[in-house]
Amino acid sequence: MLGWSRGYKEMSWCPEMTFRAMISSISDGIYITDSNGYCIAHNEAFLRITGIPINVVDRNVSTLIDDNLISESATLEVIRTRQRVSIITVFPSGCEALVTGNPVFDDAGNFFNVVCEVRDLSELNSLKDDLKRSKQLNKQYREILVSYNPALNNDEQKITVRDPKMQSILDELPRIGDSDATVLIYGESGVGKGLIASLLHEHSTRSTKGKFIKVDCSAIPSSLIESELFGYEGGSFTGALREGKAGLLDQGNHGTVFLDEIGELPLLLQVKLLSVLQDHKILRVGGTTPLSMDIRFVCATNRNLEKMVEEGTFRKDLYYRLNVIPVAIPPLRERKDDIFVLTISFLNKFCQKYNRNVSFVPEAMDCLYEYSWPGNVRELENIVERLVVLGQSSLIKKIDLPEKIRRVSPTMVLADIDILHPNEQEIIPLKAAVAATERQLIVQAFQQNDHLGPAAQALGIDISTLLRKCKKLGIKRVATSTVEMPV
Ligand SMILES: Nc1ncnc2c1ncn2[C@@H]1O[C@H](COP(=O)(O)OP(=O)(O)OP(=O)(O)O)[C@@H](O)[C@H]1O
Repeated sequence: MLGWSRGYKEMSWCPEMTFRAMISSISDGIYITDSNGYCIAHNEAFLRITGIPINVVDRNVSTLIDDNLISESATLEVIRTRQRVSIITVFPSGCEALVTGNPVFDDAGNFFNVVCEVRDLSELNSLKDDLKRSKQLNKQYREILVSYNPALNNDEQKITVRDPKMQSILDELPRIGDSDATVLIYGESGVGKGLIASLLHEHSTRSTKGKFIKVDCSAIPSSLIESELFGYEGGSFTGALREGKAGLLDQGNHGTVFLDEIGELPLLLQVKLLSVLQDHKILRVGGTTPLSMDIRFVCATNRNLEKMVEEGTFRKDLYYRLNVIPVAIPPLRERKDDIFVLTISFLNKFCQKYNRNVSFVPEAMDCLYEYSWPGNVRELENIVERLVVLGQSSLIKKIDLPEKIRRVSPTMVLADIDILHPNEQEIIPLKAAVAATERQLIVQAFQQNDHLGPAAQALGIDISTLLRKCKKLGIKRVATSTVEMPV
């Protein structure tokens, strides 16, 4: 709605319709007064930006200050100084705006109007923030690329790391590889336990004498695991081959046997494995003569073996035998520095594989960085492969990412925490809890108060503190009656 004073409508120097169309098409707010500060016209943008809920046409600008609708006036300053004046102010809408008041003089040099332009700074500020963040990210990515060792990313070296904890594990590999001591690798599913185990083999002299054999203890039915591991003599059970069969441990002779998910090994087999570790001999199912074996065992688990020992589901003596060199691989969410280099490395791998040429825009990379990766490196690898295969254009944007990754932003993480109904077992980090509580209270204050002033008052803080907190918590724009959340 455009506001007009009757006197202004009748001016003959400019056709009213043209003038109306002109000022209503401007996206900045326009507010015009006479030389005494009485409003003679304004456009729609002025009402939208300021959020002033009353009719201001024919009202003197000083009454807006009296009614606490504005805190300061560029118009009054122009009237006082007869000069162009700029101020930055916050309106009841919550918009921070740059207001520039311009004095208008007639041909004889008489001062007769003030024309104010009101420019919403929130969009500008958010663009500035985005630009700053992009620059920071670019800098960060450039630093990572500079310090990134491409030697770790070629065909022979299948592992990509940047995180110092992972780097120190890699540094240890040659030394651990040299010894024959049993290694127990801990870590969540998909962190790279199998990969580290295979690298250990490659770093040892065993790689020249024997094979790397991977056994997934959780994937073999318990009725078959003994014959699969130890092999069997001919005719030792129904369905057995007449000539017998060598077991997986035979295949690993002089090499490395990687027992994945060792926590799933049945208790009976734990006893047999312990005797192999102690005597370096195996006895096939149905056999009577133990066979000497030269095997290096590397085991892995994502379970808490110590707890299993306490509960009696894992043998204590075997646990100590296995846990000679423990290696703990942190989950990806605890080594965020690796996310960028892994993404680039997987991107290169899958671009080559599918003959594509795609890259991530920084905003999409940012989302990958913020996501918590419950499936760890395997999940990241699968997602990058899917994006490369299904991507329609050469740029992977935020919108192309799976919903669960797209919707995670630092502010959403805070917003997701249900402070009022916390899980009994869950301890929420104090900083996140404070932020989430602040967020809830601010949203509530806006739901109950249409304007910034009363909302700030209800919260017992001043308007500038409220605006600062809105910005920090990602409560992007405060309209007169609603709070817009970040999307
Ligand atoms: N640092 C890394 N660099 C490159 N690829 C990695 C890295 N870590 C893991 N991967 C890849 O991620 C996938 C999962 O790794 P891996 O199978 O070793 O995990 P895991 O911890 O053994 O999982 P699970 O416990 O489920 O068996 C593999 O394709 C592996 O090559």
